Amino acid sequence: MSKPLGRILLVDDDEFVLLSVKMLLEPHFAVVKTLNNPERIPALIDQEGFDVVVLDMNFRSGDTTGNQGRFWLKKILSQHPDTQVILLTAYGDIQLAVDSIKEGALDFIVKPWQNEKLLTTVKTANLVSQEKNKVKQLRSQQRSLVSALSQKNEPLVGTSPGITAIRKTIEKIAPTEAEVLILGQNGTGKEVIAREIHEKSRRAEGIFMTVDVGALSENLFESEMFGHRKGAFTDAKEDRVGRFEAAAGGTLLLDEIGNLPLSLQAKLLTVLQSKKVTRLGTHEPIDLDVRIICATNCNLHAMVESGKFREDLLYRINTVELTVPTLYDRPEDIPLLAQHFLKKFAVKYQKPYLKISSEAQSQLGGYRWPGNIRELQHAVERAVIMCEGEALMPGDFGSVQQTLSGEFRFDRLNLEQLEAWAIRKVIAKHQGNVSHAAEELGLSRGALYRRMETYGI
Ligand SMILES: Nc1ncnc2c1ncn2[C@@H]1O[C@H](COP(=O)(O)OP(=O)(O)OP(=O)(O)O)[C@@H](O)[C@H]1O
Repeated sequence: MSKPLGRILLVDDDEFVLLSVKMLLEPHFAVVKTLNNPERIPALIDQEGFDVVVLDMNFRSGDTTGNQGRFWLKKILSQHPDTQVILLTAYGDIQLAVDSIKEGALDFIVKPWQNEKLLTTVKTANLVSQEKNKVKQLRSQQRSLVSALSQKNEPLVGTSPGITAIRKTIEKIAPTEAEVLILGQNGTGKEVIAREIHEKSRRAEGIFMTVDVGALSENLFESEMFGHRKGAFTDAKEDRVGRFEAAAGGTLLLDEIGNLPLSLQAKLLTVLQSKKVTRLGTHEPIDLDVRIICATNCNLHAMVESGKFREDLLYRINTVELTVPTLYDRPEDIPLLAQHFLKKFAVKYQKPYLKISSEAQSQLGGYRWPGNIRELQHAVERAVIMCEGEALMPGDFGSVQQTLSGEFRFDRLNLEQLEAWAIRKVIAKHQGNVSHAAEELGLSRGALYRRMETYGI
């Protein structure tokens, strides 16, 4: 049997009433709490969140005006308008109870109550609350999904050995549920590769969602990733579905994972290990049904050595590790990518006749591309906009053009640049395998990692 849903709060100054109603309701709901002092209602709802409050109308002995009940009813509804309130009223208070319904109470029960009637009324109120919650969650999920769906899927362009090796790895790992860590400089196409893995996986029909976890503040991280129940903290005005839940059935890319502070690394590790996530303000863990892919431009292995990244988290996320080569290390792909972007922007700017001149082509091949494919894409877009003829000329590429020739001519490189270049080349040759690269370079793994960190590789 599935666990009953519903959090019920009983408020009455009569301990006998509290005890007997609690015993009646307890088998039917997840939580039944009692309170004999109404002053504590707001704080308790803030802290724990309730679906239904069963509220006495009179608290001081001898007071039969019902004003206290109405006061607390208003207070509850002003702070938590979705909470369902049922009033407990004495026989003579019925007119008062009817007036309270106009003020927002869902129903009332006359003392002495019939157990059957009380139980049915609370069950109905709980159902109303659950349905309202569901609608809110769906709305919040819909917001995440709409933003994920509006991201376009770029094809993985490239025939260089580096990209060919990555394609082969994708074919092998996509059908599995293995955790993948994608390493590489900014703009090298880590997200494109993550999408490709998703598209080729059995989750392809599900959603692909990206979260820049490095950009989330400590406070935001938990509510954004795990979700929260209304009232879980001051700004939690309504229930919210976290990204782990919103991406259920699909793939979640945790981008910039290297920028996650150590305290949040611990929280993420707990979720990944338990494969469960608990919304803030709740105690009900939800099973994770997402494939996690992580990406970063940081050297996580070097960060582990310097104590900035948890080793246990690294080994949890890197069952398979892919290192995406820089554009500089796959010059064969530059003409293909340039053509790909030309096609895209020629349509966008209604210049379908445009070509790339051979002069521009060879200049593009000689540039260093520190911003990688993203920079190439922007350069081509600019050139398409600026071009007045039928072919893109070096002059159309603006600031890129000024450094196009010569930037990676060896006679302009100093010793450090030469060393960085050699390290990049050898790592790309060994498809990101640092041990093999270190061996070829005649360095220990540690020494190579230190140099990689120095050069931002
Ligand atoms: N192989 C590729 N084929 C076509 N377009 C690509 C390829 N790789 C990257 N791009 C394009 O280059 C841009 C940058 O790619 P992407 O966002 O995947 O890089 P990234 O490595 O995730 O960057 P960052 O580290 O800054 O998040 C995107 O517009 C993407 O569509």
